[in-house]
Amino acid sequence: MRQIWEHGDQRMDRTGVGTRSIFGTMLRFDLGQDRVPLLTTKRVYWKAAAKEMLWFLTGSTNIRPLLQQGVTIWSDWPLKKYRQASGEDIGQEEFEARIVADEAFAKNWGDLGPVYGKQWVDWPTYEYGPDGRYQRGPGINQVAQVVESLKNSPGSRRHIIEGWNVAELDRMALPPCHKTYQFHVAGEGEAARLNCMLYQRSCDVALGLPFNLFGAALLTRMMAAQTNLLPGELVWSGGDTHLYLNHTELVEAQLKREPAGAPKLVLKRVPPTIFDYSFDDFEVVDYEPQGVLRAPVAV
Ligand SMILES: Nc1nc(=O)c2c([nH]1)NC[C@@H]1CN(c3ccc(C(=O)N[C@@H](CCC(=O)O)C(=O)O)cc3)CN21
Ligand SMILES: O=c1ccn([C@H]2C[C@H](O)[C@@H](COP(=O)(O)O)O2)c(=O)[nH]1
Repeated sequence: MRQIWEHGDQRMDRTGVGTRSIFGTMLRFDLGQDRVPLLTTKRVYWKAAAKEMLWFLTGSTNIRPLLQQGVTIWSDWPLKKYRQASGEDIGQEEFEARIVADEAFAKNWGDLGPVYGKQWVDWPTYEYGPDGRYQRGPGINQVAQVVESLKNSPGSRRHIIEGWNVAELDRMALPPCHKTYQFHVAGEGEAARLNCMLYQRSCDVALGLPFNLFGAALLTRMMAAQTNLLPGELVWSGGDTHLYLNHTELVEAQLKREPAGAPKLVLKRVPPTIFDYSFDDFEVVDYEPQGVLRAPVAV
């Protein structure tokens, strides 16, 4: 954060807010002994990040299941679209309440397009006929495939979950930020460990990164549990790694704080597949962060 704030390149960005940005960054975290990269210099709503990760795994791209669990981090985009289309000056809470109450309304207005969940578990395929015409084929479940490849060929260099479906970017509310997850098995037998590298093309360090790190750690832990591997290292790499100019207060407050403590993430159960986890399977212990710091989301 300090590096970006003091040395970043200041520029205007898509949202009109403006950022300071650096390019090509890396963070490494040891996930052994239940360690988890959860910021202690502000309270992070890890529960929302966990619910978001489980939502990706269901393949859903509608904000309704998130809102039913009180998670509002994806509301801004559908809300903006609805306001523009309807001309109605509806407030965020009222919009969210309508999505929850009215299934048909949610179907029309709560969908984000083929974002993460869709690409992860149902990447579209096409089957070509002899006449050159094509029709939809069965979707590809990348997550299930990586679980299988980790079990069957741990040494493979192809354990990848990819969100960047070039052909569908224009239908997504937001093209994926945490776009590529690659897994790697190190060591052998009882001591074999699962490493994960996440490449994030664009990163809102104040709001997005704390969620993305926790989410990636959680995904790695679920993957490791499902493949009988010990949690290894999480390597996070960032493309455009930025701070929004209207996050000044948060940044300055956070830079004055000292990190302290060692939170742990406990997975309480190993369900039959990676798609059978529920929120109650996760517990964070020894988390005593400093106070909440709020900042506006750039839409
Ligand atoms: N500009 C921007 N930054 C992001 O981090 C981001 C996007 N856009 N668009 C898509 C998703 C949504 N994500 C978000 C959106 C909002 C918060 C947020 O407001 N967090 C607050 C409160 C969280 C809560 O109340 O649950 C925080 O203090 O962390 C976090 C991540 C991450 N992504
Ligand atoms: O998981 C996420 C999702 C989004 N972000 C941030 C990164 C950028 O600030 C915006 C996306 O804008 P683009 O113009 O598409 O890059 O959202 C994040 O950090 N983490």
